[in-house]
Amino acid sequence: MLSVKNLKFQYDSSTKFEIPDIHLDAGEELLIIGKSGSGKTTVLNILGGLLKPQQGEVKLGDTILSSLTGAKLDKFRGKNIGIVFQKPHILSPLTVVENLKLANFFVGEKGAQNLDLLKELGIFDKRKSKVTTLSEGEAQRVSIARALANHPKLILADEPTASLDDENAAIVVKLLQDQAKKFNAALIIVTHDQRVKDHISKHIIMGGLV
Ligand SMILES: Nc1ncnc2c1ncn2[C@@H]1O[C@H](COP(=O)(O)OP(=O)(O)OP(=O)(O)O)[C@@H](O)[C@H]1O
Repeated sequence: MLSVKNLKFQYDSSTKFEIPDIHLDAGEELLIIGKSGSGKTTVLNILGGLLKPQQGEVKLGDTILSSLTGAKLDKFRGKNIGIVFQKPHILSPLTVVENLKLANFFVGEKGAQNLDLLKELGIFDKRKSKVTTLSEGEAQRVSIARALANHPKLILADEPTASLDDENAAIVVKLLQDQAKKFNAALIIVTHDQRVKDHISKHIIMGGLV
């Protein structure tokens, strides 16, 4: 389902990354673990089609991401890849539901299951609230809901547990796992947080700059 081969990426001559090959089936989970600055966010952006590698390919289903550009890439990404960013990427002037609807709108989905999703993530009661009025934890769950709103085949989460205590870290990982299972999506969590290893056994380690 997801196949990542021979990836090489560099921002400039002093920041080069070699990225391990990845093969994940639908419904599988993977942890990419590495210390700060090792390139975890860079990898996540490549897997999510937000950065193009200088070498190698990321293939999701039958589609090689780097073969798409512009609006086609945006649409493919919006439909098939859900990214939970390290800092919630949600639009603050909008309500919770409007944020999900916007994600649906970009790919021509109706979002029939948005309210169910908000219930499962425990933020249904906040559906009409502007996101500026939410707590950090609630905003993070909206960010997860938004990433899942189009039932992506691949879910990517960047440091989803970084600022959470043990109990809430476990809850957020379980939310991501449950949602991934429900839609038979592949889940990749990128983190420096060793605690996540207790929940996801398959992992690769980012070695940092080469
Ligand atoms: N746009 C950029 N241009 C040049 N260098 C960059 C750029 N973005 C990141 N880097 C550098 O690439 C390296 C890896 O950054 P990245 O954010 O991928 O690491 P990370 O493992 O996610 O770190 P953290 O855990 O601290 O978020 C760092 O040395 C960073 O300074």
